[in-house]
Amino acid sequence: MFRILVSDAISEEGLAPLRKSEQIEIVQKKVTEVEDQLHEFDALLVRSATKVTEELLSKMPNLKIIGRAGVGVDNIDVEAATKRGIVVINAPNGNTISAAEHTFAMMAALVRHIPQAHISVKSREWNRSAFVGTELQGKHLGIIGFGRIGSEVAKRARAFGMFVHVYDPFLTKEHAEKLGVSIHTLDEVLACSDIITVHTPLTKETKGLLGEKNLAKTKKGVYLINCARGGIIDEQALIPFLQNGHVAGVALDVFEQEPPGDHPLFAFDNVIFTPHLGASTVEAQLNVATQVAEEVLQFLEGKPVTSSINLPTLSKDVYEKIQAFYNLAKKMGTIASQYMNIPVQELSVTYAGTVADLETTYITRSLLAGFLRPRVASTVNEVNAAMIAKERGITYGEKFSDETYGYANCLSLTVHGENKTFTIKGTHIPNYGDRIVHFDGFTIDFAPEGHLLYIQHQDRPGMIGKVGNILGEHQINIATMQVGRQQAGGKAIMMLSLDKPIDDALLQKLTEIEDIETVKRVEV
Ligand SMILES: NC(=O)c1ccc[n+]([C@@H]2O[C@H](COP(=O)([O-])OP(=O)(O)OC[C@H]3O[C@@H](n4cnc5c(N)ncnc54)[C@H](O)[C@@H]3O)[C@@H](O)[C@H]2O)c1
Ligand SMILES: O=C(O)[C@H](O)COP(=O)(O)O
Repeated sequence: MFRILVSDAISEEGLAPLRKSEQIEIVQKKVTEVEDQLHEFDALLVRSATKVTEELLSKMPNLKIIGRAGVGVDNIDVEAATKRGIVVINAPNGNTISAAEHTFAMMAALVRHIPQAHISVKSREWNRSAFVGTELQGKHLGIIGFGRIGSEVAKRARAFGMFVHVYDPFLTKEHAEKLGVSIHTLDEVLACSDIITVHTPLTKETKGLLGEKNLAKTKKGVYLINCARGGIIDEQALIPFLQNGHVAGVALDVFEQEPPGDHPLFAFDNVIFTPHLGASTVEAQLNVATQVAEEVLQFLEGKPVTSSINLPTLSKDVYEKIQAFYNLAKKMGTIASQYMNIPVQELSVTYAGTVADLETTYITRSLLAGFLRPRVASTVNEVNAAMIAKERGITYGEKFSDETYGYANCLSLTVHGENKTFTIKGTHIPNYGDRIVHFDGFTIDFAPEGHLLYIQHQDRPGMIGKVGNILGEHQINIATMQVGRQQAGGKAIMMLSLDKPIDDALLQKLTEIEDIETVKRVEV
């Protein structure tokens, strides 16, 4: 049974996929109302109101996934979540149109003084001359941040007969041309625009982007809009520019502090506000809630998510293709880690055959997580595996090769430790399963599953019998056994799969058999 905490207002209809599952219990409460139960939740669904801080995460040791029903994740400490192996997902395009339309509504309201006129009429005034506006047609619109929302705003602006000028340092010239806009420097956009709208995420670079210095570079009489994130336009810095009339008006949907309390900008009649309504439409809320609910359900069913902030993205199609290798890689990592139970510096993964054409990043992360799991006390998974490897000084890399050793596909892992290097090779055979076909210099063929016992010995008659007798005496049943040797009478190995694990005393007893060199237990 999984418990999901939904701590912000999320569309009830959108939660339907989760409600259908008998394995899921949904609790719709604010974090503060369930302080004593936080440790029980497996998933957390939020919008922008809940602040998912490191402190909150420390109270939720069972948390596996955070779903943001919306775009911005600046209310989530993604780094802290990643360290804890918690997947963070969002709904990147579910509210794009709503946010773009809201921006446009704000633009029209701003230049035609609609909110002020509305208040005036309701106050029984009829003051037509006080609210003379300006047309949008023929005006120059500066768009800072040209992603999903910025480009939808541009489409609407062109339909209104506006000239669009874009600043986005990450937009290529080719992509901009495809979208029918030309890229400019920030200074050019600031200097030529009658109206400027920001559509970037809030980052270290964009915080205060429109502050005192850049506001001074804008045209006199400029209108400004922020429907992205509070703080991209520095609220305090606006005050002198509004007082001296340099800025003709401002529309804010978002604030540095939400709710803003008694804000100094409330004193200006030419500043209009909405309470973070960009995504507040029935359509957007249904879209974002459905997207995250479906993803969370997928994840809790043990399938990788397709749109994550802290994992490589994976479509359903790609996932289906890599799933088998993802599982094989994890098992190979786990086996290698237990077999090489010494400090290691480097893992090198080689992909050959059909697997080499797939999305290997995800497979490698799975292998890394499998390798680290027996070594670290904390949760380790695809989310934090790379971070944990780095912390432990373990580097890893991928290679590609044509050598498949006669199989359709082959994954090869080489682990470099202090004084020892170990290689394991595996293959996935459709409708048959995973096989390990090479183990530390020996050709072999075993299924990487269950309680494995690895024995390296001298190739002498009777070795199998001796091992079998001791295990039998201790009521340990051998499920399967594979043997391999380099040459007759030389070094040989046995890989046994047992019905139950063996304890340390039995391990020691096996080690004492004459001509046995190494005995290792491996749990997969
Ligand atoms: N008001 C709302 O309710 C509402 C609704 C949806 C989204 N948003 C916010 O709108 C913003 C944009 O959302 P989106 O879906 O278009 O995101 P997006 O990722 O598609 O686009 C963001 C763009 O900003 C650009 N960018 C990043 N750093 C920049 C910088 N320093 N200068 C200029 N451009 C920069 C990126 O290259 C990208 O093209 C986000 O902050 C999001 O949270 C607000
Ligand atoms: O980033 C977003 O998706 C928007 O700001 C919407 O935020 P909300 O879900 O709190 O309305």
